[in-house]
Amino acid sequence: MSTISEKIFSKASGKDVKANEFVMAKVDYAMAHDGTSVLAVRSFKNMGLDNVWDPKRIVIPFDHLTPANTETTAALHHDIREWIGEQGIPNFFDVGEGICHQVLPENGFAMPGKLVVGADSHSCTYGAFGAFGTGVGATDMSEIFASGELWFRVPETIKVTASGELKKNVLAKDVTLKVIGTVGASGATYKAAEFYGDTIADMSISGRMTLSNMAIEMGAKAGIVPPDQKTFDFLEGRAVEGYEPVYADEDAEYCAEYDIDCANLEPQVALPHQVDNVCDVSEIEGKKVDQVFIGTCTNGRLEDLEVAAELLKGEQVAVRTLVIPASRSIMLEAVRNGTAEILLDAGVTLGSPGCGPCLGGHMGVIGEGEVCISTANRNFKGRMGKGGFIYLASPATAAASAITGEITDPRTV
Ligand SMILES: CC(C)[C@H](C(=O)O)[C@@H](O)C(=O)O
Ligand code: SF4
Repeated sequence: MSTISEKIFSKASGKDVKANEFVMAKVDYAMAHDGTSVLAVRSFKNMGLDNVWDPKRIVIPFDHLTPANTETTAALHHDIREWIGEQGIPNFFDVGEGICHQVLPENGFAMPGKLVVGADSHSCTYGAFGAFGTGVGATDMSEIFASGELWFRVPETIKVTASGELKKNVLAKDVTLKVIGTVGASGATYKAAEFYGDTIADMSISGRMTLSNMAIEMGAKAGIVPPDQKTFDFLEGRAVEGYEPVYADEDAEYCAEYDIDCANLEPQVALPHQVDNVCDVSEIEGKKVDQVFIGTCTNGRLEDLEVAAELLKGEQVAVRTLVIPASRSIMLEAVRNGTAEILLDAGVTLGSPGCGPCLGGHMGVIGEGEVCISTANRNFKGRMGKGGFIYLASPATAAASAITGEITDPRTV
C-alpha cells in the first residue's frame, strides 16, 4: 500500500520506507544551472574533494542569464565551464541550448521511477515522466556532487483527480492554475502530488510538464503523473538508461484528495502577486497590458508556440510581445514548421532560448507600474522588474491578449 514517492524512495534508499521517514537516498541524476552551479561548485570546492561522485550523472545547462548579460555573468559562466571541463562532466548544455527543465527531459534524463534532483525549485517538472523530481538548494547540491546521496523526509502524498474534456483554447495551463487555486499556495507544503483522471490521461507530454512544473507553486516537493504509453513513446530513443515505471498501489494512503472538474473550466488567470490568486478570465477581461511574454519552462514548448501562432496568424500584436522558446530544438522546429514565421509576421519579438525575463534578469524586464501577461509560473512582486504587475495565463490567453492589448478570453478572438 505505497504511493509512487514511497516506492521511489524505497528503491533509492535500499529499504522499505513510508511517508515521514527520514532516508539517505541515492540520486539518479543531479542538475544545477548557471545560476545555482556557482554556489554549488564553490561549496563543493570548500569540501576539499578533487572529484565529483559520478560526472555522467551530473547535468549542467546554462539558461538563467544567457547569453551573458554582464561582465560579471560572463566571468561566472567562464569559471563554471572550466570546472565542468576539469571534472569531465559530459552533460553540459551551454548558452542557447535551452531551459534546464526542458533540456533534461528532451535529452532523456527524466525517466519513470528515478530520483532526479535539481538545484532549482521547478525541478518538479520531471514528475511529468513519473520521476520523483525535486529542487534543493545549492549547498545541498554540493553534497550530491560529492557523494551522490542526500537526506530526505519521504513526503506524504495528495491525490489530485482532474476529469472532463477541455473546451477549445482551454489548456493544460488552465487546469494547472485551477489546481493551484484550489489547493492553495501552501496547501501541499512538503507533500508530493499524484495526478490522475481522464483530463491528465488526455494531456500531451507538454501539457503534463506544465502541470508538474507548477507543483512547487502549491508547496509540493514533487508533482507526479503516472507514466503511460505517451511517456514511453516520448522516451523511446531518448532515455539515457533503462527504467522501471512505478505506480501507486490501489490502497495507497493519501493525506488529502482533490477532484477538479475540467469539463466546464474557463481559461484561468493568476492575478498579482500570488500564484494561487486565480480567477476565470471573464472576471479580469479588459485589463490593459503593456507586455505579453510567452515562454519559460512552464509554457515555452512547441505546442505552446503553435497555439499562439494559430491565434496570431494574420493579426498584428497591439503591444510588445515576446516569445522565447524553451530550447534550441523547439526553436528549430518552430522555424522549420512555419510557426516562427507566423509569429514574426504578427510583430512578435523572438528571443534566444533560455529563461528570458522570467526572473527579471534581462531580455524583457518590465518597468514601474507596467503590466505583463505571462505564461510563466510565478507572479511574485517585483519578479520581472520592480513595481511591475504579472498576470499568469495560458499561451492562448496570452496570445489573444497580444492582439487586443488587454486581457482577453482566447475563445472570443
Ligand atoms: C534561480 C533559481 C534558483 C530559481 C528557482 O529555484 O526556481 C529560478 O529558476 C526561479 O524560477 O525562481
Ligand atoms: S524559466 Fe523561469 S521558472 Fe523556469 S527555471 Fe527559468 S527562471 Fe525558473
